Amino acid sequence: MAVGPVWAAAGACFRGKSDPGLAGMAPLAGAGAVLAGAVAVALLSAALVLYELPLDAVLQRAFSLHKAHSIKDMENTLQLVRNIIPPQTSKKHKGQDGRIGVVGGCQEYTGAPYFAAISALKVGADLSHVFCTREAAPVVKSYSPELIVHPVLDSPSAVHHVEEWLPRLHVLVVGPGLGRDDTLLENVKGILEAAKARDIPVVIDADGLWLIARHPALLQGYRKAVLTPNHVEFNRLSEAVLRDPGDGSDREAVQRLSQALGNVTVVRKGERDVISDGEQVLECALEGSSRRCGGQGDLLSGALGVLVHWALLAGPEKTNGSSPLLLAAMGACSLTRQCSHQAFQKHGRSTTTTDMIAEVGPAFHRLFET
Ligand SMILES: NC(=O)C1=CN([C@@H]2O[C@H](COP(=O)(O)OP(=O)(O)OC[C@H]3O[C@@H](n4cnc5c(N)ncnc54)[C@H](OP(=O)(O)O)[C@@H]3O)[C@@H](O)[C@H]2O)[C@@H](O)CC1
Ligand SMILES: Nc1ncnc2c1ncn2[C@@H]1O[C@H](COP(=O)(O)OP(=O)(O)OP(=O)(O)O)[C@@H](O)[C@H]1O
Ligand SMILES: [Mg+2]
Repeated sequence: MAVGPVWAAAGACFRGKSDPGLAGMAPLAGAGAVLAGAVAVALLSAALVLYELPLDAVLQRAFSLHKAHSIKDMENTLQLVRNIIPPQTSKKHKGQDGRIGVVGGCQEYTGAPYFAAISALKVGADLSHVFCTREAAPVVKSYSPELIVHPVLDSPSAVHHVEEWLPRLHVLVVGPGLGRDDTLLENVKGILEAAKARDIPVVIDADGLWLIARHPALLQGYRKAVLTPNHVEFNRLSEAVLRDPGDGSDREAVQRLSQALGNVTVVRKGERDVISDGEQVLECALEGSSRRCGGQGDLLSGALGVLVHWALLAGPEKTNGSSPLLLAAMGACSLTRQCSHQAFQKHGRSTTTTDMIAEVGPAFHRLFET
């Protein structure tokens, strides 16, 4: 569907009913053209022709619910996300666009590390590794021949095994399907220390966040860490780190947690995703779906792993001085919600995370390549 010009020029609020409504992707500083009224009307007309939407609905979404400046801010932010995506050229070798390691996968949970690792590949990483327990490995391998699976996490020399791979990895995603076994968590502590010692960025999700709630010092002040808590995980972390999380808006709560952890980036997932590095706060409320099947957060964490690598590689001229990790987080949240939206359009109630993963390519293209 030819949505490019409408989207690129005017923001997704002008898009039709099979497309996302964007709201609350507020604000990153940056320049951008203010839409002239006449141009907006012309684009709205184009949207109407393309999607046969009632005029009222388009106007309400475009102007009543979302102020013009927030559309502009959102467009500016997504433009910066687009800037960090490395060009695809014939000059690159395998691995350059990302070698991601997922630390997780145990007897109970094999889907979560698979979702994270395959999502990283689908976003554009070249190689995706899973470091899981011995029992989980053949199961995870059997889901996909594209994943490289290491059955080491419950071994007494787990840290050593993973350390051997660290020089060849760009980012670690720690936690999907890890479980809460004390021996495993102890190994993951060692792996995190080793990653930090090599300055390797880490995305911490799921049971990785359980570990951080018990040992916040593990990541204190590590600026290359992104935490991706859901509602329950966020509350658990806040209780552990702040003791008295206090009152206040979601935005303040996320900013406070980030600050208390020494400005690690926090992505609080929910009806709106709130993202902060302790200094800035962004929100992503791109329309996803009302489907809440398990695994969507795993998709997000794997996608984020790749985007973190790309954002850190891009350099300040591409990010316009904005925090690379904030941009990466905004990219991953937008992408996950867009996948959810597109999958739900096709599958409705029966949508599962596998359906969302099938949408990663088209959703990425629609958000970032048109
Ligand atoms: N296919 C797989 O292999 C998958 C494996 N996964 C892996 O599972 C492991 C545990 O992760 P987890 O997220 O299920 O955490 P956990 O602390 O057990 O919380 C569960 C309870 O918290 C609640 N709750 C949750 N969200 C809430 C909300 N927004 N708002 C309010 N309440 C909310 C809710 O409680 P209830 O409604 O039952 O009272 C729910 O039952 C981890 O390794 C993860 O990666 C998943 O990734 C999925 C796919
Ligand atoms: N109420 C909601 N409305 C719309 N989108 C939501 C809602 N809650 C979560 N999401 C989106 O779903 C995705 C996953 O968030 P969620 O809170 O389900 O993570 P999670 O619980 O860690 O998932 P997982 O099952 O993988 O562990 C995110 O992109 C988030 O924006
Ligand atoms: Mg989760």
